[in-house]
Amino acid sequence: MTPQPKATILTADEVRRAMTRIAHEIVERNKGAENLALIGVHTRGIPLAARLAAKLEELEGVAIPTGMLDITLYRDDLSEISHQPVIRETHVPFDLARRRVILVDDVLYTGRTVRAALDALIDLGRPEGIQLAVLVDRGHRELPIRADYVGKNLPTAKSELVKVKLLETDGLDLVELWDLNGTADQ
Ligand SMILES: O=P(O)(O)OC[C@H]1O[C@H](OP(=O)(O)OP(=O)(O)O)[C@H](O)[C@@H]1O
Ligand SMILES: O=c1cc[nH]c(=O)[nH]1
Repeated sequence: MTPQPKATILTADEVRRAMTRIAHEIVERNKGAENLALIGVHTRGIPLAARLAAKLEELEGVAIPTGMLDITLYRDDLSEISHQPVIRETHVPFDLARRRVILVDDVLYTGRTVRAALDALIDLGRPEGIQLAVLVDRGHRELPIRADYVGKNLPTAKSELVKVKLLETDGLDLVELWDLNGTADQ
């Protein structure tokens, strides 16, 4: 069985519009962009956070501090995945105190990555609050976690995979739904 793409979920234009809408919702909910910070979760949360920062600066004229978070050491399955996990860069070059932090990721599924991200973040400081923005919420939560800003709510089966491709990491913007069961190889 080979995994097969079965549908396009978001085109490049739709990704752009979803991120623009989320930026507007962030401004609305926070009554502006003062004291916000954006933190992208590896891998694709990082370019998405940068896009939101650019959009918020365009909308509100405020430069938003932006950071990146690697959650590997905080995973609840760390002991099962590898003896030598690959650790990527965590870079949060500002004080979290009195900031409302918006965590950014591409896909929200079980919620375990976000749980780990919350622990990683709180080890770095005590923000005034933490909100969550995701491009796609595909359901199947295993923890009591929800997103504050969602580009696209997509009911899925567990046998499916949401593949987010971004210009910065993959050369194009596209969100696809894949069937992990695929079709029988000939
Ligand atoms: O809600 P969850 O079940 O935790 O799933 C969501 C996470 O899964 C993907 O990351 P992945 O672990 O594939 O790493 P990557 O983004 O670095 O490819 C995605 O980017 C989210 O971070
Ligand atoms: O479908 C999924 C589930 C977790 N992470 C993804 O990137 N896609």
